[in-house]
Amino acid sequence: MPMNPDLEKERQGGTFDVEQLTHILDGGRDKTLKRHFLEQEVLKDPVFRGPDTRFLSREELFGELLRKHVAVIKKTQELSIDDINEASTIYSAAMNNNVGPLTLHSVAFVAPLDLMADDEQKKKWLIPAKKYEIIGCYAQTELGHGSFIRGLETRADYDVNTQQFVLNTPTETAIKWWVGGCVAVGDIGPKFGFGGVDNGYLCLNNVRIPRDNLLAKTGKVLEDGTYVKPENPKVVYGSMLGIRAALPKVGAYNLSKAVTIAIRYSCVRHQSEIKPGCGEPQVLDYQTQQHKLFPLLATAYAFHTVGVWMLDFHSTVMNEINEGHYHRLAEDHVLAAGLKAVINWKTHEGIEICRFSCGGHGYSLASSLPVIYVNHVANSTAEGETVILLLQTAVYLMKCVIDLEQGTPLDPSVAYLDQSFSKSEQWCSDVDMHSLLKAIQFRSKKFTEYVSSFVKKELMATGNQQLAFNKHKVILVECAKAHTEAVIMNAFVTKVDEILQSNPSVGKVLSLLCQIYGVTEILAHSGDYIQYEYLRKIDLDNIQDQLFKLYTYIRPEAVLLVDAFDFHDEVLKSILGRYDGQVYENMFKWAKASPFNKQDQGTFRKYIQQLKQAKL
Ligand SMILES: CCCCC/C=C/C(=O)SCCNC(=O)CCNC(=O)[C@H](O)C(C)(C)COP(=O)(O)OP(=O)(O)OC[C@H]1O[C@@H](n2cnc3c(N)ncnc32)[C@H](O)[C@@H]1OP(=O)(O)O
Ligand SMILES: Cc1cc2nc3c(=O)[nH]c(=O)nc-3n(C[C@H](O)[C@H](O)[C@H](O)COP(=O)(O)OP(=O)(O)OC[C@H]3O[C@@H](n4cnc5c(N)ncnc54)[C@H](O)[C@@H]3O)c2cc1C
Repeated sequence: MPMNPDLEKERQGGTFDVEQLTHILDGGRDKTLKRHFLEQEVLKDPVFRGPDTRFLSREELFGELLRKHVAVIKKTQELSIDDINEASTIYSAAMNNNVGPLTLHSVAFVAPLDLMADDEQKKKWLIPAKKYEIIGCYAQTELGHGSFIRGLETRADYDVNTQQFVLNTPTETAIKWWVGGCVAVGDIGPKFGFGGVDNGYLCLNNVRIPRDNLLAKTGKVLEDGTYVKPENPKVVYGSMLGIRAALPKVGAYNLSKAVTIAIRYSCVRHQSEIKPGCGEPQVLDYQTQQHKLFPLLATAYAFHTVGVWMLDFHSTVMNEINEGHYHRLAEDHVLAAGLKAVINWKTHEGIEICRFSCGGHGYSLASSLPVIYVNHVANSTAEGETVILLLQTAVYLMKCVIDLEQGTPLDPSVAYLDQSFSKSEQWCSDVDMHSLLKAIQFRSKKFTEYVSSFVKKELMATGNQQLAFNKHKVILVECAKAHTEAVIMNAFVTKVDEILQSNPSVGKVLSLLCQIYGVTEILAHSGDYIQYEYLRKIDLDNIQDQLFKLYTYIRPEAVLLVDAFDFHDEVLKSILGRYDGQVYENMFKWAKASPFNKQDQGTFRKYIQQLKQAKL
């Protein structure tokens, strides 16, 4: 199909090599080539062809996705793929923006086995689980409790005579609920999204399991029932850490898809007039459309950068723990908690903004933006609700203040809290990304000190830490967000600095995005900078002007920057986001193919007939 002339023109501009940026995003040219190979392995294989999942009922969707997910597993085994990113490539190429029914098995059943099973148990369960010879799920949440793990009611009573645990969900609120991939007792019913996952309920009534089913690499129960605590009790929470550490990159992936769709469509869509008689401009030429999308484009790159960094950091810490060193578990936990919470929340807001930016067609499943949204938004609740996780990060920051007072060294990701920040010199109109980073770190430091002063005062008054925290939860959450933004901006600036050395033209365009991210973040909290006397009104006015100027620099690069995400049309599955920009013709073709247009109109006639008989 010929290229839409608008997109063709957009691709003649630009100041950097798109392919080189794709290689950087993939982690190198070889990884891009391998990703292309794996995508083609899926896209050319007829087993992965099937009905357009956007037209399917819940039951049909589950069946089709289970069929495809099994085919994904077979393809992954056939190609002997064990790299998580390569396995994800095969999965994403097949799933058309859906979540597969067996996702929980790999992310929430295999991972804890890997982390907490001893060698014997690994042989017995981990090896067959990795081969899908046994299928598992993660049944922690109950009808009455999800966030508050210590409030869970399920019982596991040890029967010393039979060396068994007797499992019971003694109350209705103890019924296991939301259990993904729980094909046993029952499905919890239709949901907002996640149609491909059978989140189930599980009632336990004197279910007996052998003593050695308790994963025993960390804690264990001896024959006489004595519980031997793990060296570090917090490692028991480790099974939730793996998914949380991976979710920032998942957020980046989903936001990159949404931004690709919205920016390509905004170049194809002409609407209204700027100068009468001069034709309708591309909607991306409106400053308001740029103000919606360019900060999100910058955010997608920022989230990708910090998502890759978080996964590397987490795998380093897990290797240290496997060797018995727990000293970085706390930092890993709070980084994963803060980044998972902030990134997934801002991502679902961003996907919605992308949908709105596409007008009516964004509301059609033809855009796939609704599908990407309803499946992504679960990530702000699942695997740790946003506020719950931010409070974890906030409590850690309060401890950092005490550590600072006591002269205890801080973890590297919070070292800036010990830095002194001079007030900004007059910020002229092109503030660089390093100055923006300093400002964001300054705000986080001041906010942490401010919140800590309130908590300390409360603690003095009540002597109860939980009460003190509970009285200031709103500002504790804001404090955790401010710190997480400092972590994100630091990762983005560090990566862009590195790329400026290796590939100046790519680095330059990314530094513009980094400035857009930093300026947007500062303007979103401008009151704090005035209150802390770090910036003046003139500085904020200057960076507001800078932001609009940055949009003019990014405008000619925008399509190339989303092309660099390199989503194959079949992976993006969006008519608005097609690489060739041939939207209207394919929208009409897609609509005509809808089964709704095929069903006979007997229903319509049957009821409308009644109206006619009613002699209106
Ligand atoms: C692709 C998407 C798939 C989606 C599939 C979804 C699956 C699920 O949703 S599975 C269920 C997920 N559920 C949760 O995430 C529950 C969230 N709640 C909790 O994690 C806990 O209730 C809590 C952490 C919020 C509270 O724990 P609690 O023991 O009641 O009290 P503390 O806050 O004092 O924590 C004790 C201690 O442990 C440290 N810690 C907490 N979590 C972790 C962790 N994951 N890793 C390491 N360390 C952890 C915490 O920092 C405290 O340390 P100290 O302050 O040093 O005592
Ligand atoms: C798509 C999806 C898939 C899931 N898959 C699984 C799975 O496979 N296995 C599994 O075990 N679970 C699963 N879950 C459950 C999920 O882990 C829980 O829903 C999540 O942990 C939130 O807990 P909750 O539902 O009890 O929310 P609640 O904690 O009841 O949250 C309700 C409100 O209370 C607030 N709140 C609660 N406690 C506090 C506090 N201490 N301070 C301040 N505010 C508070 C929250 O911020 C929130 O606004 C899934 C959930 C979803 C949506």
